Parts: sequence; structure tokens; C-alpha cells
Amino acid sequence: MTHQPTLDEIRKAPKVLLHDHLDGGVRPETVIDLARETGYDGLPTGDVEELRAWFREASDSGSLERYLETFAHTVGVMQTRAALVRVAAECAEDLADDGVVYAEVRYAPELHTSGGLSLDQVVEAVLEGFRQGSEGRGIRVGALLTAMRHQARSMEIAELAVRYRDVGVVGFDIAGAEAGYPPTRHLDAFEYLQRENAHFTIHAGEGFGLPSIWQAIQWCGADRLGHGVRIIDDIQVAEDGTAKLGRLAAYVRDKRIPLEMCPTSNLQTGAATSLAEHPIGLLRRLYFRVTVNTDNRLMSDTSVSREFARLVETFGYGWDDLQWFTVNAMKSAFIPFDERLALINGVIKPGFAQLKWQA
Ligand SMILES: O=c1[nH]cnc2c1ncn2[C@@H]1O[C@H](CO)[C@@H](O)[C@H]1O
Ligand SMILES: [Zn+2]
Repeated sequence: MTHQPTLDEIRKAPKVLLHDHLDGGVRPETVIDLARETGYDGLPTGDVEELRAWFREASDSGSLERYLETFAHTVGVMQTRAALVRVAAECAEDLADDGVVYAEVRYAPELHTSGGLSLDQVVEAVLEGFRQGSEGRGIRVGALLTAMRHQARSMEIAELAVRYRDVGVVGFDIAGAEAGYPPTRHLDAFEYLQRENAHFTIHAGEGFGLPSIWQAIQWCGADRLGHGVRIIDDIQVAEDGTAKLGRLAAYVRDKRIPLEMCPTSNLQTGAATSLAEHPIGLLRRLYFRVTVNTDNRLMSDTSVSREFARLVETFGYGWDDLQWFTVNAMKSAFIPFDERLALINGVIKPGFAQLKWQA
């Protein structure tokens, strides 16, 4: 049997992360510190390990709506400039420690203004944190600005993303409960972004099925899909393993539309029943442009390396598969083509070559 990459080895590989929520990746100790400093008194416990376990367990509800309730506690302590700078800096540090060389981290500016910050001040604080936390650590972190799909501020947030596009904001997203909130509610924002030649991804096919994916791509013009797991509803697999793609699935594959897959998160929200049955296995086999992501490192108690290690364990993936996921992600990033290429050829390929050589 060929050697399978171990968690320690995977940590050393140069990895790329496209789907990670800033408010879903706060260190538990920081949540507690910030609650004390900012006078937030809603935490379920003041003990670090208990709080870590609480987030993980409370997120295992099997429903996206209930999964999202836990964010009240992280968002609750991220309402000052100092808190946002700290959380963003620690995010960059934690990702760098995990061996991530390029990350796009998202958050919803509109959720961080209850302490009096303006949307611009929120964005500036997070960018400053990413700058501080990345410095000298061999990682580049770009921001994606998210609008909440049940709210009506997407146009404002899209304009904010365009205003900050040259100083670290690389794209736009919508998130929140999916059922009942189709992406077309925000069509004006997506059309504005297209006119501005800006990039965006849409959470779709997680808490709701094919219509959401279809709208995200064919009405809204999404560059990438957040999750997109339900695309398998448009694929029929025969007993001999051959697959027949419906028109939407074929379109997604033919157009190389990146799928930002987040396996552990999907098990928690009920978007998939087990890792072995997770659509990522089939989609990878069919050469969809699959990428592997964390979604919420705190709620899922995970990291890119851990997601990779779980996939290795479940599907028997080797270094070539992990490199394929990584190159897919880098190709799908929202930074300019020449910069993506430089990371693929100068960092990712040499890094994986060295690990494969050692294995
Ligand atoms: O998996 C997800 N699906 C949909 N929305 C999410 C997910 N994870 C986090 N958020 C939502 O995005 C906001 C901004 O980061 C979070 O506050 C949370 O409400
Ligand atoms: Zn997400």
C-alpha cells in the first residue's frame, strides 16, 4: 500500500482556503477575553475548553438555521475596532500555522456595527488585522464581504466591496439561511458587481437544492458556489458506477465552476449524512472543480489540514489528490491570474513535490 499523507505531513503542505468565515473561526479563548473586555454577558460558559466543546456540539444540530444561532456569541464580541483587528490578526496567524499560503476570509460587515462602527470602519479594522497577522508568515489573506441574504443591504455591501477592491477586499458573497431566501432577492447587487467587473461567490445548494444553485449561476452570475453539494441531485449514478449529468450539473462541470466544499460543516448542518456518503467523493471522481474548505473552524473544530486528513482517511486520497484540490482552489481564487500562477508554480507545486519526495 502506498503511504497515505498523515495530519502532520498535511500541515506542512502549502494549502489554499477559499471559504472560511471570520466570525466562525474565532479562538475560544479570544471569545472569552473579548466578552470580558466588551461587557458581553451572553456566553454559555467562561471556561475555554467547555466553550470549545459547546460550539462544536451546539453546531451539530442537523439544521442550517440552528447552526447559525451559535454565531450570536462570536458576532456579539466583534463590535469594536480592537476586537476586529485582533480576531482578524489571529485568523491569519492560525491559518499560517496550519500551512495555508493563500486564504480568502469572509464576514458580514453589517453584523459588526452595533457598537457604533461604520461599515467602512469595520472593513478597515479587519484589513488591518489581516495585515498584522500575515506579516512575515508566508501567507496572503484577502477579504470577501458577505451580505446577509435575509436582510436588504446587499447593494450597500457590494458597493463597499468595490470601494475596497484595491486594498485587500477581493470579492463578495451572500450567506445566512438559504431556504426562503433565494439569491435573486439580491439581483441588483449581483448585476452591479458584474458591471464593475468584480468577483463574487454565493452560498448555494447547502440548505436548499438545485433551484438555488441554478439561480446563483444563471440569474446572478456567480463565479463560484459556496458548498454546492446539492448539485448531485442533478447526477444519476448507475449500478456500474457510470454517471449521467443533468443539464445544470453538466454546465457546472463544463464551465469549471468552482465548488467551495466544506465537508465537516455539511455533516453538522445536515447537508450530508456521513463523510463516506458526502458528494465530494463523486464530484472529485467526475472532475468537477472541487475545492476543500473549513467554513467555520470554531463551530466545526477544524482546519484545512484536518479536513484533508479526514478525506484521506475516508476516500484513501494521496498527495496527488490533495495537490489537485489545492491547485483547483488557487486557480479559482479572486486575485489576478498572474498572481495565482505565481503561487501555483512558485509555492504550491514545489511544496507538494518536496512532500511527495520525502514520502
Ligand atoms: O455554512 C454557512 N451557510 C450559510 N451562512 C453561513 C454559514 N456559515 C456562516 N454563515 C453566516 O455567515 C455570516 C458571516 O460570516 C455568519 O455570521 C453566519 O451567519
Ligand atoms: Zn459558509
